[in-house]
Amino acid sequence: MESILDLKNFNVTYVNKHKSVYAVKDISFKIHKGDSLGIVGESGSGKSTLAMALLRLLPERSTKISGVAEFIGRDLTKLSEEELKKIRWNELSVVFQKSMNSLSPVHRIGTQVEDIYKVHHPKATKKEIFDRISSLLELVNLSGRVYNLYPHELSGGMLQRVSIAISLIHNPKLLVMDEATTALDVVTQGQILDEVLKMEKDLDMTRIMITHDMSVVATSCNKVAIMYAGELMEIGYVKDVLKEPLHPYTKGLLSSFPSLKGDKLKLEGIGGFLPDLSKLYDGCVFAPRCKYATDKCRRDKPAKLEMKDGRNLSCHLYGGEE
Ligand SMILES: Nc1ncnc2c1ncn2[C@@H]1O[C@H](COP(=O)(O)OP(=O)(O)OP(=O)(O)O)[C@@H](O)[C@H]1O
Repeated sequence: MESILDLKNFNVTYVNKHKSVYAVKDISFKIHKGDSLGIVGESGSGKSTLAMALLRLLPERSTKISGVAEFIGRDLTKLSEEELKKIRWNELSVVFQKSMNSLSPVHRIGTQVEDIYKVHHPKATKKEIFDRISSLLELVNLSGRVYNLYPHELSGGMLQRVSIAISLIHNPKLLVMDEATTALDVVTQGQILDEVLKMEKDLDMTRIMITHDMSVVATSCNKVAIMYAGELMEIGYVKDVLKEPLHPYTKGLLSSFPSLKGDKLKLEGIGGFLPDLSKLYDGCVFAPRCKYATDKCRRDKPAKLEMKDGRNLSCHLYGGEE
């Protein structure tokens, strides 16, 4: 299977005058063509930092990135700004929660989308551009009427659909959605997710979905990565991880979400707080909040374990020595 993104020992540190914040630490995983990877973890666990660093959208002066991020054979961390410009939108695209706010209020939707299309297709004819944009609007279930409207004439859900349409304008190989549907009501969110799933099949696309919402992962992803304090706790197929979580943090996270089906269970949550990310810790970063933690967990970093179902895990409870 073709590898789309291969992260090896990827680190992101915010550096300012007074301190360093170790926001992403030693993350390694691989995703293949057609995968849809949900990245979950509580607020501040480094999900957005990871996505922004992959897209090289963080200011170089105040961030330090190390490790390898191989995107279809090219290391994103090593590309020049010129090379990145060619890849962004074209092959690697992103939709943020607030993407819709970047639309200009004084230009019609169609004109704005046309301008973006022309950046990579300067020689396209009027008809080509119109056809491409009309088909994109259709893909995200917006009527052709939207072409001539201004942003203030659309609802939040419609605007976010426009942002998704723009992100798909050049058929990217990898689409990163960072809380892209979080601000929308559940019905609109559900509709957009259904459309994204359909599009993915049509366009042969791979997706990374950053979210707080486990139900979004359950319904729209085949793989899930659980992050905590900048580190990867567990990654595997959704069908395995959600059914039988192994890492105590994953277990805690799952028991913090209510289930719509099945018996009413008491939501447990996880006691304590995220650690201070400006410090580096010995041992497992989750140990202070883990009810199973032993002296070994507090002392030694857990090894990265590969389980039988293709799952990767960082936890002393399942063995392994560094
Ligand atoms: N520019 C910055 N300078 C210093 N630290 C930062 C900066 N941006 C983010 N951080 C810190 O990096 C850590 C990770 O933040 P990040 O936004 O990536 O987490 P997240 O998991 O995406 O959170 P959320 O779900 O709330 O968006 C946090 O501790 C945050 O305070």
